[in-house]
Amino acid sequence: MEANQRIARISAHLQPPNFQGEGNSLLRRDYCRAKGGAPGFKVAILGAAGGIGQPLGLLMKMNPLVSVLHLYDVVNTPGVTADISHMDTGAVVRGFLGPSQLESALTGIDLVIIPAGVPRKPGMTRDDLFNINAGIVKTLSEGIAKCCPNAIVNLISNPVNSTVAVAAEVFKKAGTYDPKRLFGVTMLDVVRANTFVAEVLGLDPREVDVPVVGGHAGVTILPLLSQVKPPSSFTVEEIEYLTTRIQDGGTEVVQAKGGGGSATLSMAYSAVKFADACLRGLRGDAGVVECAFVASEVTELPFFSTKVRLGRTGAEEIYQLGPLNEYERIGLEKAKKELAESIQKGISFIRK
Ligand SMILES: NC(=O)C1=CN([C@@H]2O[C@H](COP(=O)(O)OP(=O)(O)OC[C@H]3O[C@@H](n4cnc5c(N)ncnc54)[C@H](O)[C@@H]3O)[C@@H](O)[C@H]2O)C=CC1
Ligand SMILES: O=C([O-])CC(=O)C(=O)O
Repeated sequence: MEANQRIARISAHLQPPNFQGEGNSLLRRDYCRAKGGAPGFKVAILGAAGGIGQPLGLLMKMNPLVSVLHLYDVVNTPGVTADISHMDTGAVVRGFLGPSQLESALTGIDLVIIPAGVPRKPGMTRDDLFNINAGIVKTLSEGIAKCCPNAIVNLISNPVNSTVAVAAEVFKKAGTYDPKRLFGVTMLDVVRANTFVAEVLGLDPREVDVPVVGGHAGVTILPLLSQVKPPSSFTVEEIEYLTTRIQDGGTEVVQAKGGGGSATLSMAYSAVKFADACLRGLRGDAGVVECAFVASEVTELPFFSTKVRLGRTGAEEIYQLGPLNEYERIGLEKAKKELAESIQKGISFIRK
């Protein structure tokens, strides 16, 4: 390369990024790099400048399965994008700011991760976020239906028990709904359950697997301690302590942050764990199984979280609950009652 070409290339880096990119030779070149060589998937994060979005962007930029990473938000994406794009990992990063750039952010994307929306403050329930977040999820889902209808969607925005139904109804209206591709992310409940159970058992959390079924709020979060691996038995007190702590894990963080928001770092970790599983499934890896809130016939409810096998087409197999003990059967009935109302609230928001 001639010296003047090299300098032109470097100065292109120093210019403020062009977030639409069409007139920017640097971004065109980046796209060529991504298209021409690096195998991998194109991932968009919607809400990328937020408490979850930023560490999530950081971790997805480190994921070798990602070739292109689109960071969309209604604020602050220029700074976040400039910052993350300096990491010397393979994924090409592009930023998109505001509703006029949503379609560009979504075009050609394989996996959309949505942590957009307001978080809780102490004293609030996740359902208190519904009015604001359902509207945000509706708008973003409309964009997905238009620009990347075949993408896998990982929905983080609360209340997940309702927002998944909102997204499903938007996709149905648009004629693009594929129930195998829409996931409410409940991975943080599993991550917490593994951690808290490992503490009680005196094990490394990486050796522990706790299925957590139901939904993602209070009593709808149902850890199946009778199915913990490695097989373990718990006293009645331990079961009470663990179930309550797992169900209230989100509130524990909200209170500890004292008005500064809810879980962001453990959530970004969990979101990446789940997104990576989706990408491995898309790649065709065998035996990728995680818990997620999906369209399901495991109960009479239209959506329910259980273990799901992830594959090239999304949720390829939804596992049954397995044998439950009496404590879990009672918990399941409580979970289903609250879940039914939350799901209906999401459906009604679009059908009204
Ligand atoms: N599923 C789960 O396990 C968890 C879910 N959450 C939920 O994730 C959501 C985000 O939490 P945080 O990142 O802490 O909040 P945050 O307020 O720090 O970030 C949210 C981001 O969303 C952006 N945003 C707002 N409207 C948008 C729109 N229309 N399009 C794109 N971006 C938009 C904001 O500008 C902000 O940057 C909350 O609803 C929270 O309750 C949080 C933790 C765990
Ligand atoms: O509790 C909240 O509001 C955020 C959340 O969903 C969690 O941390 O599990």
